[in-house]
Amino acid sequence: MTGCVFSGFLRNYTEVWGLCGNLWTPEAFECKKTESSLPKITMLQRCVLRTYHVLALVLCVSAREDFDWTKNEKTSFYYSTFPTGFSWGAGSSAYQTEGAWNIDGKGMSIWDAFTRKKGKIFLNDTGDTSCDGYNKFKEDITLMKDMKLNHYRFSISWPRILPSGLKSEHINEKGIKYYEDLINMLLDNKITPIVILYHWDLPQLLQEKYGGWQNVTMVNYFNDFANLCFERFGHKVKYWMTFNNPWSIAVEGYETGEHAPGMKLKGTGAYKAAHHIIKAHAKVWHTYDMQWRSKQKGMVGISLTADWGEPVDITNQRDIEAAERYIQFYLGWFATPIFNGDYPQVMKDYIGRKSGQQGLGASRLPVFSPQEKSYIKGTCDFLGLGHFTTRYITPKNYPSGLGDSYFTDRDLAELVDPKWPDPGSEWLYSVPWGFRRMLNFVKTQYGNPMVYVTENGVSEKMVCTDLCDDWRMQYFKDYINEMLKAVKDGVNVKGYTAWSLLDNFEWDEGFSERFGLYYVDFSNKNKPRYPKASVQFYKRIISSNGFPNQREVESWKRKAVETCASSNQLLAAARRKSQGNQEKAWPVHDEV
Ligand SMILES: CCCCCCCCCCCCC/C=C/[C@@H](O)[C@@H](N)CO[C@@H]1O[C@H](CO)[C@H](O)[C@H](O)[C@H]1O
Repeated sequence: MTGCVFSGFLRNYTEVWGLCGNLWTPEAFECKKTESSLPKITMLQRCVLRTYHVLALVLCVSAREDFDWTKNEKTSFYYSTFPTGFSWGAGSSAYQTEGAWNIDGKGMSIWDAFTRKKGKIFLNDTGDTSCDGYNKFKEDITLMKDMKLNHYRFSISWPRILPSGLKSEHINEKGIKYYEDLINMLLDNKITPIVILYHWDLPQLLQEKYGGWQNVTMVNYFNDFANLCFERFGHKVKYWMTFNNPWSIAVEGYETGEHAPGMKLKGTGAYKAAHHIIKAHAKVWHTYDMQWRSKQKGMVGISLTADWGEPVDITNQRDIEAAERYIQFYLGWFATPIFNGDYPQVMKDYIGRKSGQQGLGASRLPVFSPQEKSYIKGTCDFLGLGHFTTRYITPKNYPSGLGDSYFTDRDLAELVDPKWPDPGSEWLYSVPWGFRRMLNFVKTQYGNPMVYVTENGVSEKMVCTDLCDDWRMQYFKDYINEMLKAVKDGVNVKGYTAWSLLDNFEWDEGFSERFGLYYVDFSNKNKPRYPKASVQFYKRIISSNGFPNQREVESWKRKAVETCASSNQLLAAARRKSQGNQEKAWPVHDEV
């Protein structure tokens, strides 16, 4: 370990702005970071940060030793292949990709409503049209086929098939038909559909009438929706997941309010939402188990996204405990009830104690009854795991004046190493070895469940139209290699999903952060797709089922970069042509 820097949630002011300059095609493009997305910190904050840098360096320097099997191999590359039958895929979600927000009878979702409020989304972007996946899914399946994907992970928009949210009110057959066509065409092309029932787009009417996931009635409404999906699509879909990344639904939707529905119920909202989500998940699993499993022979899991937390000083017990807390408040919050029957003890202890200190009669963390615990325990046929990044963790007490919140309940600070590459989103540093640790944690904590990696990838943080995405190839190469090491460790990983197939609507960041293997020209109403170099690179990983030998793997990047220069030219030419045809300038979010 070489030293780490306090970032908290203020961005490190020595931020590196990415790698586009190395692979520049000056003739075609210009690569800029917009002013408004730069971190804004005062001189006082800089001083505080500098003090933290020094403190953190002292802590980190004391932890030079490698200490275990995962760390000893963290820099070495492992040449080998995945077990036969390992499934390779790419992902999307309904709101981020489909567009067609009010077409063919679709109802409004909380994201349709949230993006209409000024100032919530970067540049006030919306997912109204996004990639137009609703109309272009056939073209997208051709891209998947070309990559030889084994599976495609996508979500069903609840309000597209139940416009008011309620099955008893109206079923939108046009919405059902869209998903039937998508599923049929995937299967015709030998691509397995892996379907998420809820990727954040709650019907708006359920938010307005009941307060969304703050209300326990969502459990039954969600179960009705899921049951309808099993009934209509279950003879073709064998891999279901109830929720995608419930941590974000709870924390960003009901605690910080950065995501829809934008509620800021600090210290209670996230816990309550999560409680109802866990109950809803369990109910849907039981519905499948009782009514559909014997006929349809599929599986139901949940997709949990979490970062890895590494102790700043691995010889310091308090750092070790803080890192454990970080993970338990993240992954364990959802995984422990589902695999082991109740919330992690450390969450019960910390939130209970703090609630007592605040003079509350009961913990802000809701309680499962004994019946609920046994009902929830074991409701997971496989675990979907989303993983992007890692933090160093050390204990930190927050003054009570800050008020109660999920973040202060944990009593910890998050740190990052300035040497970690951070080409994309502000929160996303490339730390491949954290992925292996996370997978091993899942194995030991939850009885080595079957795991499908449901999200892993990296974005471009700049307003940047370079298709030669060297940093993304490096990220995939290193993260997938750590997953391969985890398979060697005995973790039961069965499949991997690159996030994402296409650039798409990145929630509160609008279209300013691009995660796609394919570049989407959002400024063109036809939303054309262009392959980035990482498409070629990922294709080679898929066709080799891993990393067969050094000589071959080392040639992949070079070969991929050979093709992306021509894609860059194509895109530039298309834009010039389109610019010539239009008087209007490009939208600000996509300057060239
Ligand atoms: C006292 C302490 C102060 C606390 C300050 C609060 C600040 C909170 C900020 C939280 C930010 C978390 C950002 C992390 C996000 C990722 O885990 C999340 N984006 C992963 O979800 C998936 O991301 C994909 C790419 O971003 C994709 O968008 C997908 O749909 C998501 O499921």
